[in-house]
Amino acid sequence: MRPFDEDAMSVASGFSLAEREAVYHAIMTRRDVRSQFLPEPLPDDVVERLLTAAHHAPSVGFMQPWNFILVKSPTVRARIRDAFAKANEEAALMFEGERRQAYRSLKLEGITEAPLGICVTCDPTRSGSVVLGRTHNPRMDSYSTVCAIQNLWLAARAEGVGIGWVSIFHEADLKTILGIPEHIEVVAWLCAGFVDRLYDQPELSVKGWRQRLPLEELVFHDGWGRSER
Ligand SMILES: Cc1cc2c(cc1C)N(C[C@H](O)[C@H](O)[C@H](O)COP(=O)(O)O)c1[nH]c(=O)[nH]c(=O)c1N2
Repeated sequence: MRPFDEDAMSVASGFSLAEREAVYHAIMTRRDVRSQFLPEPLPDDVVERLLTAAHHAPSVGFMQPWNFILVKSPTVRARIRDAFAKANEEAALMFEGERRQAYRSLKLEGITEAPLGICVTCDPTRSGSVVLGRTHNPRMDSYSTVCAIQNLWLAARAEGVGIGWVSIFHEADLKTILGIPEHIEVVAWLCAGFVDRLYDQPELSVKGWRQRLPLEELVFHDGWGRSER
């Protein structure tokens, strides 16, 4: 018996410099988009490539727990926008004083402006009750779904498609509007549409809400809190 099935394993051939740069370029310039969406619909082939990128994400036990509900209907998106507005008002009241004012000044969604909404869900029952790799942490299926979202987000960057993740909802409202079964988890509402410009830095950073932390403060060596190498 051969040690590897050579038909099933391709050789790691390496990336050219330009390909390597392209990967980092997508990562560094990806943005969360709220207000720069162009109204034209996304062509089906573009959407299919984004979903294929998502579907090639890693997943615990290869369970692929995700589903993607594509929402073009303006009526449905208006209902989603109403659900956001309700939750966003509750969120504003959780901040005090000037911070509340600042919060209210932020635009935190583009649900009706973006021509496509993608509700990404996670089905914890997708491959039975005992899942390889999820046996001691049930959240691994949600984490896998987030990996799919990040794949989609990076592929979208390369396609000139902006993505905005909106999470200011009561999950129950989204489930009611979209008819999602009780046992399915809603992981994300993504606003998707072409963009012709993007912020250079996170919009929250540009607007003074919060700045990127220095990486060196986040890296420990050989144990929590140890900054010495
Ligand atoms: C899980 C999760 C949930 C949300 C977000 C992101 C993620 C990962 N983000 C986007 C977030 O604000 C943004 O990623 C950061 O501010 C960094 O900016 P860039 O993504 O680098 O542009 C986000 N943005 C927003 O305007 N409304 C929202 O409800 C959310 N929710």
